[in-house]
Amino acid sequence: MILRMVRYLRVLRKLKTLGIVNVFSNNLGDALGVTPAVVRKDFSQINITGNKRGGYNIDVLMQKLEDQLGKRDSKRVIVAGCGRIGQALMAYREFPKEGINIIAGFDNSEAKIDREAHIPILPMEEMEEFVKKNEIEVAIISVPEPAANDVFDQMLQAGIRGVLNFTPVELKCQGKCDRPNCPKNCTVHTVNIGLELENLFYLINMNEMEQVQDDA
Ligand SMILES: NC(=O)c1ccc[n+]([C@@H]2O[C@H](COP(=O)([O-])OP(=O)(O)OC[C@H]3O[C@@H](n4cnc5c(N)ncnc54)[C@H](O)[C@@H]3O)[C@@H](O)[C@H]2O)c1
Repeated sequence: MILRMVRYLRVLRKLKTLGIVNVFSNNLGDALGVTPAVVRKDFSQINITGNKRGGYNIDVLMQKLEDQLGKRDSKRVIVAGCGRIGQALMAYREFPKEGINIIAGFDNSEAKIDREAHIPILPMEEMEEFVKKNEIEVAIISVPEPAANDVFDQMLQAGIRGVLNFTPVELKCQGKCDRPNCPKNCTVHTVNIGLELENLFYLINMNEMEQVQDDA
């Protein structure tokens, strides 16, 4: 449901830029691939009610969803490891439109440091102070595999509470790890495109096998 709320918000932002004022549950359901009943149930769970004729007012809906998701005006994020993946993320222009702002990158290679860049790339030694000073809660890790744990430790030390991990390393936390500095409140989400692709191939194979069985 939380993921759906994030997706509702994205759709609403787009509709708002098109000048649309009200939206109906079937519009949102179509956009998300769920039934209008699911949309209404999601909204009723967070005390949002529409009316049959006018639907939901987009501004009110966005405000309530943002309140519910605990969103600040902008969600500020840092990146550790400004190589191919890190810089691709930093260059992605759609994030600010979604309220996500990567405000700095950090790297341990002198060659990558660029304080004057639109999104500055700073030395790793400055990460902790930067995080504390700017009250950053979420960080992306896109360093090489061997550096992942060390960078994660530095993030925990700095007070980061949510990590999007691009490395293949399993970064344990949420109170389940044995790190001496574990704040027990850092959530890690790992992105593994290889696994996603393998899963797709598996599903295609399954579909083909089912097709062969149906044809037999
Ligand atoms: N999640 C996925 O599906 C997926 C796909 C491809 C790659 N990856 C992983 O993403 C990570 C980054 O890949 P890439 O191709 O961008 O690598 P890259 O080599 O292009 O970039 C890594 C960057 O990290 C910096 N770095 C190295 N050690 C560091 C440290 N201790 N602290 C801070 N910065 C450090 C390097 O200077 C470099 O700028 C790798 O772990 C890779 O395995 C994940």
